[in-house]
Amino acid sequence: MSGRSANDPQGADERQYHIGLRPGDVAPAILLVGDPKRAKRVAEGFFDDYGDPITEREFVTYTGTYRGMPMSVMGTGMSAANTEIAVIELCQLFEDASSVAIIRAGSCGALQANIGLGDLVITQAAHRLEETSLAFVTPGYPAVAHPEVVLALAWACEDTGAAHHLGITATAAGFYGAQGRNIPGFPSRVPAIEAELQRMGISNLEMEASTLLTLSTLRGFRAGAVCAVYANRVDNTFIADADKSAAEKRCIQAGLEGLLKLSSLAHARGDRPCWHPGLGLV
Ligand SMILES: O=P(O)(O)O[C@H]1O[C@H](CO)[C@@H](O)[C@H]1O
Ligand SMILES: O=c1cc[nH]c(=O)[nH]1
Repeated sequence: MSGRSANDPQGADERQYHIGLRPGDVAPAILLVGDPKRAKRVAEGFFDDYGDPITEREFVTYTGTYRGMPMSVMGTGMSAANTEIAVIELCQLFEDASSVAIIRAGSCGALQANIGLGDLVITQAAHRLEETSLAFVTPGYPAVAHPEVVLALAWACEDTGAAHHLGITATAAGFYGAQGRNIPGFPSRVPAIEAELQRMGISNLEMEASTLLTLSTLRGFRAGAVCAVYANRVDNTFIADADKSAAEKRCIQAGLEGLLKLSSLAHARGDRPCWHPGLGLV
């Protein structure tokens, strides 16, 4: 007998079962990335300093500081299912969820002709095409980014000179069939999804944002997403390997700067429900 609960199988030392972290291991400002190697690139290329990574299964977490502010970056692997585990277990590490801010810095496919390869898309809200969030909320429930996170990310993109767009993101349950891609031998059952999402004015497609945003509203932490455009589905183009690293760097920078700016908005807001321009900045 291990003494663990089947419902919540964290260890006696409060180490979370899948992500391998204990309270105190992470900062409340967290960047979530799909690619575990991107997490390493964030720590090595952007943090002032950081400790040894904590790795469990495909989840890898680095904690350090970015421009003096304590931050963590976690590579979650791909998918809504992985995101659900990462977010729920991360939240278990904090008594006060309102102190937590999570920004996803990912990659995506653009659905509109004016969104170029390498541009950034800031998610205002997400269309829940994945199934994971259905285990928590009804189908019509909105997956919305926190307004301060949207502002902070737009501000960060302005400051860093990154071409960016604000829009609605569609979060799919997979990369191929679920995003209407047709690979020989694997015809998508929903090949019209791309045209339908375009017609609805949706900006981009990826695989994690709506899960993060749904869970953030349920639990009461601030969250948002910014993604670099790797594919454009309108003209069927994919970013060149030579341009991918720069696009990823712009996205990471926007996410990290966004977390910094979010903290100054929160400081100026104090106990009020939301920052507004009359509050100025600290
Ligand atoms: O680059 P990341 O963050 O993994 O995000 C996108 O890339 C993966 C698909 O290639 C999916 O996880 C999708 O959401
Ligand atoms: O088209 C794309 C590109 C990156 N990530 C996705 O999920 N879709």
